[in-house]
Amino acid sequence: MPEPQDPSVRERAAEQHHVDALYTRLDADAARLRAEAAQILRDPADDLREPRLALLGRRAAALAAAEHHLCFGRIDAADGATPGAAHAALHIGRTGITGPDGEPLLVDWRADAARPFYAATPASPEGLRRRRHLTLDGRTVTRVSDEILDGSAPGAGDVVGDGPLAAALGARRTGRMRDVVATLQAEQDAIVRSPHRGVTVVEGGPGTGKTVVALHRAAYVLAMFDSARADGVLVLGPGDRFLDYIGQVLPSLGENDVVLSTPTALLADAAAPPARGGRQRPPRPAAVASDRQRRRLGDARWAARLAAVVRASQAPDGVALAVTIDGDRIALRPAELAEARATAQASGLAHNKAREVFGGLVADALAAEVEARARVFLARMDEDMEVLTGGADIEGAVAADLARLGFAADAGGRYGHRAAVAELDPEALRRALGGDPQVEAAVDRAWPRLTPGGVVAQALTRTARGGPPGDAAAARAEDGRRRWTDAHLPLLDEAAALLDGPPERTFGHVVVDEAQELTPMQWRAVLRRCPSRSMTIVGDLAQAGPATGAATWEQALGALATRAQVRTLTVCYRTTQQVLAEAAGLAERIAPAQQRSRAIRTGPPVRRVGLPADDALVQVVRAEAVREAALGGLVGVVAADQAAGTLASALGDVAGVQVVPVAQVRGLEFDAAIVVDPDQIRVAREGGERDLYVALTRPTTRLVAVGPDAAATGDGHHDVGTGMPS
Ligand SMILES: Nc1ncnc2c1ncn2[C@@H]1O[C@H](COP(=O)(O)OP(=O)(O)OP(=O)(O)O)[C@@H](O)[C@H]1O
Repeated sequence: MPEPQDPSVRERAAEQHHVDALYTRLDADAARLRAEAAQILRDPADDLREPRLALLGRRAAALAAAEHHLCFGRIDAADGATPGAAHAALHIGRTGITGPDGEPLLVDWRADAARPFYAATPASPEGLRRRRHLTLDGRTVTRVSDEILDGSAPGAGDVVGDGPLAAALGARRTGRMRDVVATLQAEQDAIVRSPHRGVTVVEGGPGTGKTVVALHRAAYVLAMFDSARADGVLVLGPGDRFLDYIGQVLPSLGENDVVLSTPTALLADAAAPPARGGRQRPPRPAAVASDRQRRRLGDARWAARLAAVVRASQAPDGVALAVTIDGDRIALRPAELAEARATAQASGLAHNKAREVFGGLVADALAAEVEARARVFLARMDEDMEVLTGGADIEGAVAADLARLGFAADAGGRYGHRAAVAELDPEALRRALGGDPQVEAAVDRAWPRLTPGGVVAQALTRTARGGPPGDAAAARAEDGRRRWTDAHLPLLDEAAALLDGPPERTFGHVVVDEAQELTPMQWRAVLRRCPSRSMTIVGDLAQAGPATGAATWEQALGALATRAQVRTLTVCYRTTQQVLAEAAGLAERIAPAQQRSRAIRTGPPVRRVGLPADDALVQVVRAEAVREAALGGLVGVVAADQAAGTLASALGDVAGVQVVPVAQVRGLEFDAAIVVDPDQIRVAREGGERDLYVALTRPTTRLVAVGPDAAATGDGHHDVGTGMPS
C-alpha cells in the first residue's frame, strides 16, 4: 500500500501501531494479575490470602484506570536523545509500561523522565524539539497534534495544530471534574512535581486550576513520597457536593486509596463512638451551626481555654486526698500532692493517661505513709514490751518456743513482730493500694477522668459565666444536655487530644482544598492528623466564606505559614475574559493586594436580566434556565442560601439545570451560571461580597445575572461589560 501523503494520517497510523503495542502489554499485565488472583484463591490455607488479594485488586484497579486514554503524549529530543533517557522519543501516559527487554514503551506521567513533557516551553525547551499530544477514542488514536519547541521548522513528520488545551477548556461540563494529566500546564506541573516535602500553599484566583493542582499533587505524592504511600493521603474539601464533583479525578489517575473527606466528616468520624472498651470519644453533632457560631467557635483561643479547663482539674491546690485504712485517716500533704501533680503533668501525657501516673504516685505516697505509721506502731510496741517485761528477751524466748513448735523463721531468722517489721513490703502495699476502690475514688476526686464533651461543656459554661471551672460531674451532666453542632467538632477533637492523646488515624500527606474556609480550630484538628507536616494547601482568601476572615495566609495558618512555600497560579483556565472583567470590581474591593489572574479564553458578553414590575423572580429565572439549557451544557442557578430551597422547588426539574445555594458553590463550575439576585447574595450574610465573587466566577462560558435592580435599566435584557450592581 502506498504511504499516505497527509502527515496527520501517516503519523496517526504510526502512533496507532505503538498504542496497540501498549494495550497488548496492558492486557497481558491484567491477565497476569487475574491468574495470580486465581492461584491465591485456589489455596485456602494461605494465611496472607486477604492482603494479597487486596494488593492484586488495587493493582488491577490501577490498570483498569489506565485503560482510558492510556497514552497521551510523546516527547522528542532536539539532539536525538531525550534528556534523562537513552531514547530519542518517549511516550508519556498514565502508567509505566516496559517492553520485553526492559525498554520503556510508556513512561508514567509522574516519572522524572516525563517532566519535560510538562515543563518545556518555546522559551525554555528543556532539550526537546517536539511535544506531541495524542487523543484517543477508546483504543484508537484519533488525533495527533505537535508543538515545535526549539524554533526549528516543522518537518514532514510534524502535525502542527491547535493544542489539546483549547479543546479541554472548551469541552462541555458534566458536573464531574476530569483529570487534566494530558494538559497540565508548566506552572501547575511545577507545583505538582515539587520535591518539597513540607507545606506548599497554592493560591490563585478563581479557575486557575488550584483544585486540579491539588488532586494531581496527591497522585504524584502518593507515587513518589514513601511516607505518603505508607501512611496514606487525605484530601479535604469544603462539602459533600464538592467531593462529589472531584470524586472521579483520583480514581482516573489510578489512585483509589486516597481518603476524601470534609473537615466536618473527618472529625465526626473520629468522634464516632468506638467499639466497647475503646477510648471515649466526643459525641456526634446533632445540628449545623450558624455562620456566627462557626466563626466564634473557630477562634484559636479556644485551644488555650480547653487546656486550662483540663489543667484546672488536675489536683488543683486546695483539693484534699485522703483515705481511711484500718480506721486510720491517711491524707497526702499538700506538698506531696503538688509534687505528684507536677510529675504527672511533666510526663507530657494526655490527661487521662497522665492520671495513671498521678494515681501511681498517690498510691506510692499513701503506701509510704502507711509503712511509716506501721514502723512507728511496731517500734512503740517494742518499747511497750520492754517496759512490761523489764528488758527480758521475750522475743528470743518466743522465737525459741515457736521454733520448738515447728514454726519457721523468716529468711533473716526472725519471728513475731520483728518479722512483721521486716515483712512490711512497700511494693505489695503499693500494689494493694493502687487497686483499692477507696484510693481509686480519692484519685478520681483529685484528678477525674474527663470526657471531651465534659471539657468542652465546661469551657463554654466558664466562658459564658466568666467564672472558675465547674466540677466534672456538672460538666458531664451539661454535656448530656447540650446540642452539639458541627462547629463544636474541632473543640471536641481538641479536647479528645488533650484527654487521650493524638488521633489514631494520621496521614503521610494532607491536601486541603478551598483552604480559606478552615477556621483556626479546624486547622489544629487537621494538623494533628498530619504529624509529618507534609501538606498541600490550596485556596483563595478572596473567596473565603463568613466563618473565616483571614486576609493573609499568615493569619489563616499561623506558625505553619512561616515554613510554607507559597506558589501563585496566574492563568484562569475556567472562565472567560468577559466574566473576569465583570467580577474585577468586586475582586478589587475584596482583595486589593491580590494579583489578578489572566483569562485565556473569551466568550459572550455577560447578560443582566431585570425584573419587570409584575414578573415574579421564579418565572424569570425559569425562563433563563430553560434558555441557557437549550444552548447546551450544564447550567447552575446560584442563589442566596435562604432563597435557594424555595427556588429549587418552584423551578422543578429542568434538564441540565442545578440550583445551588451560594454557600455550597465554592469550587464548582458550570457552562452557564445564572446568579439570582446578586444584591441579596451580597447582603444575605457577612462576607456576602465574597460569596457574590464566588458565584460570578463559576461559569466556563456564559454568565447571567437576574435581579430586581436591573429592572431600572429599562428593557431588562441587555449586555453589560462593567461591574455588577453596587
Ligand atoms: N491544565 C489544564 N488543562 C485542562 N483544564 C484545566 C487545566 N487547569 C485547569 N483546568 C480546568 O479549569 C477549571 C478550573 O480549575 P479548578 O477548579 O482547579 O480551579 P480553582 O483554581 O480550584 O478554582 P476555584 O478557586 O474557583 O475553586 C476546571 O474545569 C479545570 O479542569
